[in-house]
Amino acid sequence: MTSNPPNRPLIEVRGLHRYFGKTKAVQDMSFKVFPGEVFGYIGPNGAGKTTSMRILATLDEPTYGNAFVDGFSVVDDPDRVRRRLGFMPDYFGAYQNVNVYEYLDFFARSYGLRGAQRTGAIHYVMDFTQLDKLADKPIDGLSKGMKQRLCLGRTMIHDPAVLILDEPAAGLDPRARIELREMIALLAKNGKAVLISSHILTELAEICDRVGIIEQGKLLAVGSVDEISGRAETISKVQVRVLDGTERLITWLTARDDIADIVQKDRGVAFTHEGGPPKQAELLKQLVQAEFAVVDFASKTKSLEDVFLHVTEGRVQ
Ligand SMILES: Nc1ncnc2c1ncn2[C@@H]1O[C@H](COP(=O)(O)OP(=O)(O)OP(=O)(O)O)[C@@H](O)[C@H]1O
Repeated sequence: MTSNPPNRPLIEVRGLHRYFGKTKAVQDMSFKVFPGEVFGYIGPNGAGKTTSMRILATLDEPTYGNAFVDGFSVVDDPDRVRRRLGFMPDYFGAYQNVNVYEYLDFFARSYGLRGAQRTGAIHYVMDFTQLDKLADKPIDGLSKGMKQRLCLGRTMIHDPAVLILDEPAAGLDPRARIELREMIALLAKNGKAVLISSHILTELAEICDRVGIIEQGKLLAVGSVDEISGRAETISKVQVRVLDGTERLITWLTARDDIADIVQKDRGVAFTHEGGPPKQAELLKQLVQAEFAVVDFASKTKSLEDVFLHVTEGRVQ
């Protein structure tokens, strides 16, 4: 558990920039993550997720700007940051002739844990990640899901207040993903601040309190999934089927300013409509008043994928 008051961020990224030659991998990024919060980083390949996470983990330095972990600067105070932060990279190195216990013991020693404190930490982590029955198993014989658990275990061995997890669910089967989600939720419940990246958007929707949509090194939107969806929800996909008079319906829809992209589809008419649910209710009322025999009126709420495409317009660096 962290002693940080809830209104003080455990992660604060302030005007962060990182350039590699002409490539602006991170551009003026700012956000905060509070104790007990899971913040999701959504972005396509090359968006700048790993670069900014590596800066937070003190593995790289910003070109301009700063980032703070539990109030300590990654630039000026990297040692204090490292003690408060666990970083799970998006790869698992090859380790031969090392078993689960030895692997965790190695990282516990690296963090300076001694004696009963070290064995206590290893057993706590093995219990949390349910690896206790596999203590003697060589790690190169573990499944992908088990390796991810072990990697998470290693990340939390020194009980950091902040966890930075780069694509932790990549390559996991659905069951392993659910288990990972449960572990992350539990870490947040224990007061940790968790920053997690993914380009599998639906995966983050359920687990994150807030998400940041990142693209070409810039944070384009930050908020809860509902807030960001709400912002993009001003244009909806609607499909209408009438008993007869499809041609008249198309003419009627074409005359309106708030409707576009009209296509005849599955014996009905599909189009995009400006406005959220109240405007769609009004549209349905007007259709009935115009004496269309409406047998089907379906509007599709945007999925997180739609929201993402809407916000980023699919630009990739
Ligand atoms: N060490 C480096 N040298 C040069 N360019 C780099 C370096 N590291 C990252 N980049 C570039 O910075 C940009 C951001 O890369 P980054 O790895 O942060 O993206 P990402 O969002 O993590 O992508 P992915 O989902 O593919 O891991 C890319 O254009 C990448 O090629």
